[in-house]
Amino acid sequence: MADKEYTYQDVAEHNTKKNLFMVIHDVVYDATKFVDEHPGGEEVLLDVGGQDATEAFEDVGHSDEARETLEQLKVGTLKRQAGDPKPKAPLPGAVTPASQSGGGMGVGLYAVVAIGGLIAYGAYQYLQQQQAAQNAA
Ligand code: HEM
Repeated sequence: MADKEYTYQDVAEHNTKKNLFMVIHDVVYDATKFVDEHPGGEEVLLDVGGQDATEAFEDVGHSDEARETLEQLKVGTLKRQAGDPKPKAPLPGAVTPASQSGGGMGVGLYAVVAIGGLIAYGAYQYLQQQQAAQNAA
């Protein structure tokens, strides 16, 4: 049974709580019986139901125990075809140790500093002019 080959289309048909397949590292798993037991909740599993969950699964940093459980859910392998969707990333709200924070702000921060500098320079010029005008008077 574990040698059965599924296309992505086959897997995509199993996307409900009562019939839940997912692909991790090109292996097809039937997570139907596991949904209620998943420590990470059923929602994240349903979200990747019938899809490639490799990235979502790996991003969480699942334990060896989780991988053993996974082994028991194996039903076959994925027969990749051109145009198949790519692995799906986890929900933005999911608890992931591999946090994606940091970076991002870089360009915005430079812009703020640059604009702040320009304003300060403008103010300086203005004050200089005022002083010069006062001195002239
Ligand atoms: C059938 C596939 C999966 C199995 C067998 C599985 C199994 C487990 C197990 C045993 C744990 C407990 C912690 C550990 O041992 O690592 C866990 C936690 C977790 N899983 Fe999964 N998992 C699966 C798929 C997924 C997917 C696709 C996601 C998507 C994001 C996910 C998200 C999580 C999260 C967020 C936790 C942490 C829960 C917490 O500590 O509060 N899991 N999973």
